[in-house]
Amino acid sequence: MKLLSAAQTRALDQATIQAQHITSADLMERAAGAVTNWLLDELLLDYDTEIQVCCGPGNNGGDGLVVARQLHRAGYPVQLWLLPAARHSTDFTHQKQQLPTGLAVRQIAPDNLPTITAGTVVVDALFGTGLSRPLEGLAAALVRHLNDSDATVVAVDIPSGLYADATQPADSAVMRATYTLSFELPKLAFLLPQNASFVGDWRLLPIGLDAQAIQNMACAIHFVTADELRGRLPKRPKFSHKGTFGHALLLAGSKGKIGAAVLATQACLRAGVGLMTTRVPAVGYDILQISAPEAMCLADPATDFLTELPDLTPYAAVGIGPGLGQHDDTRAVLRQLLETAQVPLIIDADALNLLGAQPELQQLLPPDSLLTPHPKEFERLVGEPARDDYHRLDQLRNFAGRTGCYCVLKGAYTALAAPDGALYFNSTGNPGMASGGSGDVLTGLLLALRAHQGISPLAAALVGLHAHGRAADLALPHTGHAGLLASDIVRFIGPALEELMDE
Ligand SMILES: NC(=O)C1=CN([C@@H]2O[C@H](COP(=O)(O)OP(=O)(O)OC[C@H]3O[C@@H](n4cnc5c(N)ncnc54)[C@H](OP(=O)(O)O)[C@@H]3O)[C@@H](O)[C@H]2O)[C@@H](O)CC1
Ligand SMILES: Nc1ncnc2c1ncn2[C@@H]1O[C@H](COP(=O)(O)OP(=O)(O)O)[C@@H](O)[C@H]1O
Ligand SMILES: [K+]
Repeated sequence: MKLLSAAQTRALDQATIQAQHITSADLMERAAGAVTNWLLDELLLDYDTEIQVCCGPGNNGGDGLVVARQLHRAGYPVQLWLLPAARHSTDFTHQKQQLPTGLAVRQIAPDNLPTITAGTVVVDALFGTGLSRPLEGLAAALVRHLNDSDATVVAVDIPSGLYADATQPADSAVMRATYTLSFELPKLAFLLPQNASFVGDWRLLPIGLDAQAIQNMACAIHFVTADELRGRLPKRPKFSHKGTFGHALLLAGSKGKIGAAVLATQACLRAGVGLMTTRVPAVGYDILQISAPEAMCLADPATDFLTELPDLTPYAAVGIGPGLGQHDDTRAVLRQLLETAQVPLIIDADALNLLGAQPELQQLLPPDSLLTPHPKEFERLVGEPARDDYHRLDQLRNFAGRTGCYCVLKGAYTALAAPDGALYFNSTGNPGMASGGSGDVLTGLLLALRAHQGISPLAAALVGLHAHGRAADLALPHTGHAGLLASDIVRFIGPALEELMDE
């Protein structure tokens, strides 16, 4: 799915109206109808629920007017509130004229704000994608009034006051929605941790926006769904053998962190690699052989950390990082790997920290390498804290462009920046993954996919990120959020990948 800017959303609106020979009022009727249906079918409004619909002066307010009309006609006790404004959109004015006479119109004023009681549902139709500046005055007072209440707030399209694709000034008033109902496509703002308390639970409501127009829209930011990935992972041919799926090498572990090497190894095996060799310091040899008997193990001459790079000739891809530690000798192994590797590299955890501590090593990164930092590792990598989540995404895209590598930013909606500037957000996963070891599993999974010759670097990264979160989602009913361990993710990698395979 494309994540369109506010201007593109307006253009799509117009393209739909032209392509489908409808009026903007028809489209508004559809949009509002989808909101009304969601309120009735998903929120399960009953006839006793007090519903306050708050409308601004533009088309977002127009949507609110139609929702109020539809709910009123269906017999629900709606109270309709309008924000005074110097100008109103044409469609707002049109919809206001369609209001049934029995539906009272109340003007919002400093001394006349909606009264919220227990169970009140507020429909926030003040401002949508046409927001042009931070809220102030009466609009800000209303939003603060509602934020201080216990109302269930359902935001139409986007919480009022929230910019769709930029950070609003600090301390500006933004609605804290319980639910946000976005038309057809999500907005970039929904995917960023800084906006979680405004956006609440977000849902997409299809309203028949023109598919061809969406396809024609130039857009470098994507929210990746299972539908878009299905078929990107080749089915295993009948006469395949272990040589078909590549031989992966993992460099991982140090004393006390051999578990990271074990988890990444198990994940790589479960992701279908043909052959797997894991290089660990000598202290990890027995542990690895026992916990991952399908993998071969190469012990380093040193006991507690890696000091030597093995011969890379047999391997189709190399992963480095989980549990590695940051010893000087290990840094020399990383340098040697970067200087000599002729195959795809996956770089994670302490290998990223070593790259952050010695930025000159970053110039050695082979193009198309895949780096998998979480935000703190990413900050160390680029050597500069981000001002906010948007700035961090800019840093991510710059890093990918500068190095020619694919760079991940792990989180609830993990982002992937490609060297060509495109940005992809993963759509799977759950907060049960927020515990040690989940990232090590991702490294192993991605390593297997990069060792596979039949998958492009981009497809490997997208399929890997998706399957990682999906495996955790499949594990969830068996474990619950608190009980979800990294090893549970490993167990469901197979089924998660199977869902994406060619028929
Ligand atoms: N595209 C789609 O898919 C569909 C879109 N639809 C709906 O249309 C919505 C977009 O509508 P929209 O463009 O009319 O903008 P909207 O958000 O109502 O605000 C504009 C008004 O607010 C004003 N204003 C702005 N900022 C302000 C501020 N801080 N403080 C005070 N005033 C401020 C601004 O005035 P001005 O900036 O000119 O002073 C203008 O009057 C979209 O979110 C969705 O709900 C559906 O109906 C159909 C499908
Ligand atoms: N709230 C969340 N929702 C979805 N995925 C999450 C969430 N928290 C963490 N994850 C995922 O779990 C993994 C954690 O990786 P990382 O921080 O490297 O952990 P570790 O180093 O302990 O293995 C990442 O892939 C991240 O996207
Ligand atoms: K809104």
